[in-house]
Amino acid sequence: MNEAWFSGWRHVFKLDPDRHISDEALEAVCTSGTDAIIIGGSSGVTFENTVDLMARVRRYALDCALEVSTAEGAVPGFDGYFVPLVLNTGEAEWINGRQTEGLKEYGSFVPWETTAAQGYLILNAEATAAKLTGARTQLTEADVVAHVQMADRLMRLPVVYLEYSGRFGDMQLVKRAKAAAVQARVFYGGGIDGADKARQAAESAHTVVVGNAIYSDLEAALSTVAAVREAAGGTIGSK
Ligand SMILES: CC(C)=CCC/C(C)=C/CC/C(C)=C/CC/C(C)=C/CC/C(C)=C/CC/C(C)=C/CC/C(C)=C/COP(=O)(O)OP(=O)(O)O
Ligand SMILES: O=P(O)(O)OC[C@@H](O)CO
Ligand SMILES: [Mg+2]
Repeated sequence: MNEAWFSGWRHVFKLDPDRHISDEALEAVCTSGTDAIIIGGSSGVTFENTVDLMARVRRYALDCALEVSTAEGAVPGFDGYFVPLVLNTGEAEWINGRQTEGLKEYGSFVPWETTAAQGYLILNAEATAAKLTGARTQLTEADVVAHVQMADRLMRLPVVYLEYSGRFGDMQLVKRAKAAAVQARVFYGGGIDGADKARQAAESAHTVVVGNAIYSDLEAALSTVAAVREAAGGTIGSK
């Protein structure tokens, strides 16, 4: 299989178009040594706030991808696009409903070579995304492994995303998910508020995503870049 455009990413910062970030903080984030910026959020995402944030990140020389969470926020000009599908919901709207509606509108414009589906497993019941999508967050290890097999082996999704947004997750479960994935890259995000949790996450997943800490404690957020690098032994993109 060809290497995906995001296969070298070990550390990523996720910026929310619906939240304010100063120019100074944005510069620190974009020059931190992180592999990429993902722009995305589960609420309040519009065309205007997405374009605005993209233009500001574009001043810096690093990959910037959009995680498309609303059709309205589908903005051209990103280096790559992720389209989330929520695997652990019973509501088809979040598995393939909104996505196919979006494709009816924008399908002819999608840059397919740099667009990837993400199989989300949302595991924090308190996360906005869990409430929005009716995610079934109480999953056993067997449930998680079966969802990963479904996404990775049957659906051949290139990304499985273990999402604990707002809370640090169960790293044993994340390790099990990574062990079960054969071709998909396992992203982990949630509650990383400094170097120690970043290192644990880097030892458990392929790609570590840091979001809220950017807004609550920038210095701590920046410290996660080196922690992930060190845990990865300085390597980039190893499966
Ligand atoms: C014009 C052009 C070039 C288009 C290309 C873009 C493209 C590839 C379009 C595809 C077609 C399209 C428009 C599809 C629509 C996609 C869509 C609406 C999908 C639904 C996605 C989805 C399941 C959303 C639910 C929420 C979710 C899982 C969001 C993912 C991101 C996330 C969890 C962020 C964390 O949110 P946050 O707000 O930080 O949460 P906390 O409060 O917990 O911190
Ligand atoms: O905001 P946090 O909790 O760091 O989570 C990161 C990311 O997984 C959110 O989609
Ligand atoms: Mg958030």
